[in-house]
Amino acid sequence: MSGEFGRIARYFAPLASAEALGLADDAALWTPPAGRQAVLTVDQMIEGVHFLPDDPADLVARKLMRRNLSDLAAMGARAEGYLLTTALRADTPETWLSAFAEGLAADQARFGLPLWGGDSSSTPGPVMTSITMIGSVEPGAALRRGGAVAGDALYVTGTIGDAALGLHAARGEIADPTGQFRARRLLPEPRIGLALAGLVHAAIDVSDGLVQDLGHVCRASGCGAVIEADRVPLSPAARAAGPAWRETILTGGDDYELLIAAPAGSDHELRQACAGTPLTRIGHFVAGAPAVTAVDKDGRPVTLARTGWQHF
Ligand SMILES: Nc1ncnc2c1ncn2[C@@H]1O[C@H](COP(=O)(O)OP(=O)(O)OP(=O)(O)O)[C@@H](O)[C@H]1O
Ligand SMILES: Cc1ncc(C[n+]2csc(CCOP(=O)(O)O)c2C)c(N)n1
Ligand SMILES: [Mg+2]
Ligand SMILES: [Mg+2]
Ligand SMILES: [Mg+2]
Repeated sequence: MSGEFGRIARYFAPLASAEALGLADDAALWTPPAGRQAVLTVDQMIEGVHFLPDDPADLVARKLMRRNLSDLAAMGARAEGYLLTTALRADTPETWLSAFAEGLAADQARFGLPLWGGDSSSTPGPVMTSITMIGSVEPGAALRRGGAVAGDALYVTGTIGDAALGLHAARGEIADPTGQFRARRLLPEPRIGLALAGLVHAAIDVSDGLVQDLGHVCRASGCGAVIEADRVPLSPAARAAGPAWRETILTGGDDYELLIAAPAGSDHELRQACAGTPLTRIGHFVAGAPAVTAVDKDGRPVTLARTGWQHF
């Protein structure tokens, strides 16, 4: 069978679990794990906006999957399954779809979650795809953006800036001799599975830019934050890029690291909870207006012309 339903049967049915009813009914049937609260999130990948036309399709799929996993990680939730939409052009080669499905299969195996359903459509314009991810959490254990208080320490996982530098590398604006920037742009590493419940006051994942996403935590929490810019963890390649790229690093986004507000004095416990995941203290929360300020190592303000990514 070819056409829309042939593509569903060939590429998506092998990814589906029993909840998907063979991808042959009107909706999926899922029984939530007893006593757990459902956590729902959705993100899109649009050609020209979230990925470049020549990006490998398997990595487009995996980045889409991981952007959703990152939002579940930011909520302290475990992924259970996902719904997928695709809008392809009539001239999108079948090899694009087969590679896309291979990427989904690879990350389904890596993260242990099934496809539950979706929708296939066409577009006269850029390729568009989205995932709605369903997760679960112990009731009351979800991490929220709104719990930071003045005096809390501010932490970030991993390193910041490589993916944004990867976009500039793709445009030929910065060298990428090790391929580190390209790799981080194409394939983020969601910080799933950290045992943060009961330990941290607030969390968010960094998708739009460190400064902007920290601003969301500040507004939700009703306090300010200070970033010690020189403490922000950088890969060796990003460090080598030099100070001219500092604003891009702090505001470029696509990092999919976690920003965490934790009580001062919980450092040891927090590091134990994050065993194996790099964690750096980069600042603290302060009383007052929900403003984010960045300072250098002498305490002088670092001025930034923007805070992060916004769609027009
Ligand atoms: N079109 C929309 N309809 C309903 N709610 C929306 C819409 N767009 C965003 N939201 C809601 O607004 C909030 C912020 O969304 P946003 O997409 O910025 O978060 P995010 O997924 O963490 O970030 P990113 O999209 O950069 O990964 C979320 O609670 C989200 O559910
Ligand atoms: C081709 C191309 N141009 C720009 C970017 C950067 N970018 C696009 S959307 C976004 C924020 C998160 O998205 P959203 O808020 O829509 O979930 C970022 C950092 C990219 N990845 N690819
Ligand atoms: Mg998101
Ligand atoms: Mg979003
Ligand atoms: Mg998020």
